[in-house]
Amino acid sequence: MRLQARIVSLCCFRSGPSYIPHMSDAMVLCVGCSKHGPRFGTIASHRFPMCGRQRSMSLLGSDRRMRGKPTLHVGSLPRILPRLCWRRRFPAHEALQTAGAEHEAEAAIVLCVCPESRSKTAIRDVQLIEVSYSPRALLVEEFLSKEECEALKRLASPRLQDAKTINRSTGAALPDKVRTNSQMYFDQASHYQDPMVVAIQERMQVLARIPPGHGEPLQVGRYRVGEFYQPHYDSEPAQNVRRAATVLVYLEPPEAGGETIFPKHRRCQEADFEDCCSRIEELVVKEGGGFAVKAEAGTAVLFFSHDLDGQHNPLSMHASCPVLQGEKWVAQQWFRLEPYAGSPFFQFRKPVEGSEGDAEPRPQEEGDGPPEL
Ligand SMILES: O=C(O)CCC(=O)C(=O)O
Ligand SMILES: [Fe+2]
Repeated sequence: MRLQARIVSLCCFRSGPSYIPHMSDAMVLCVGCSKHGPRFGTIASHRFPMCGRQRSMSLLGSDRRMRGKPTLHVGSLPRILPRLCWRRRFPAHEALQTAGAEHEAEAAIVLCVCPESRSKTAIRDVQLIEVSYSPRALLVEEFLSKEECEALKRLASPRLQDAKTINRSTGAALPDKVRTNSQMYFDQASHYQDPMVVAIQERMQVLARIPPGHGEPLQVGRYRVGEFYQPHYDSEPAQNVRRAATVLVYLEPPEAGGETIFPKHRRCQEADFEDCCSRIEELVVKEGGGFAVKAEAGTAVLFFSHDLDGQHNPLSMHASCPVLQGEKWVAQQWFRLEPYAGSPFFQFRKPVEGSEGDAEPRPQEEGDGPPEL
C-alpha cells in the first residue's frame, strides 16, 4: 500500500512536548494506543508498518481549541503527506498553510504512540541542533556523560577487531579498504544485562524515535592515526540493509582529524577523499554544500538515511576522515526501517511487565546475517 511506504520512516514514538519543536519540520505521525485512545480520539484503523500491527490512528491537534479532538482522517493522509514531505522545508506554520484550513490544527502535530516504545526514558529539554535538512541531521551535545563514554570504551576494548571485508565467493576475510578502523558489536546477552548499556541504547532509540525492535546491536569503533571510513551509506536498500537512522556518538575525540563529513556530492570519494578531508571548508562545505562534524566527547549526531517519504537519500553519504593525531572512539546505533530480528530487543530483552499484549511482533528471520555496513 502506497501510504505505508511513504510514512514508514516517520518517527513513531510517544514523546513529551519537549520533542516537538525540532519536529516542526515534520509530521510526527503516530499510531494510537488503546490506553491513550479516548484522550486523543480514535479516528480510523490502519495497519502501520512501523509498529507492525493493527492500531488505531490518533491525531492530536496542536491548537488549543482542537487539542484532543480527532481532526484528521487517515484517508486524507496520502493527499496531505506528500505535499508536506516533499517540500524542501516545512516548518509548522508553513505546514498549516500547506495542509489547508480544514486541517489547520492537526498538520502541526500528530502524536505517535507505539506501545513498545512506552519508555520510561524521557529525554527532557534536550537541545537539538539542526545541522542539515537533507539529509535530516541533528546534533545533541552531552548526550552521553563522560562516565558513559569511558565505560563503553572499557567494555569494548577487549573485543575490538579490525574491520574486514568478507569475500562472498571465497569467504576469506580481507582488510577492508573502505574502513580501516577497529570495532565490536554489543551482541552478547551479557551486554544487555548491563543497565548502563541498556539505558544508553534506550536513550538513542528515544532520540531517534524509533521503536526498540528496529535497533541493531550497538557498535563501538576506534580509529587510530591514519585510520578512516571512506564515503559510504549506512543504508543500502539494494543489499537489503535498510537503515532508517543512525545515532553516532563520539566517545573520545582525536586531537586532530577524524571529522565526520557529509560531502553531499561525489567529489570526495576514493582518490579525492583525503583531499576533501584536508580542505573540508572549501571542498565539503563551500563546494558541496555539505557539512562536517568535529568530534566532541559525548556529542551525538542523529541522521536519517531515508527521507520522510521513505526514499533513500543519496545525500546521506558520509565518511570519517583520517585521524591525524590521537585516537577517535565512536558508538554507532543503527535503526532499521522495519523491525529487525537481530535486534537485542528481540534477542535479549525481557518483555516489559504488563506489555505482553502490546509487544512489537518479532519479525521473521531474514537470513541477512550480521550487518556489514
Ligand atoms: O566515525 C564516524 O565519524 C562515522 C562512522 C560511520 O559512518 C559508521 O560507522 O557508519
Ligand atoms: Fe556510516
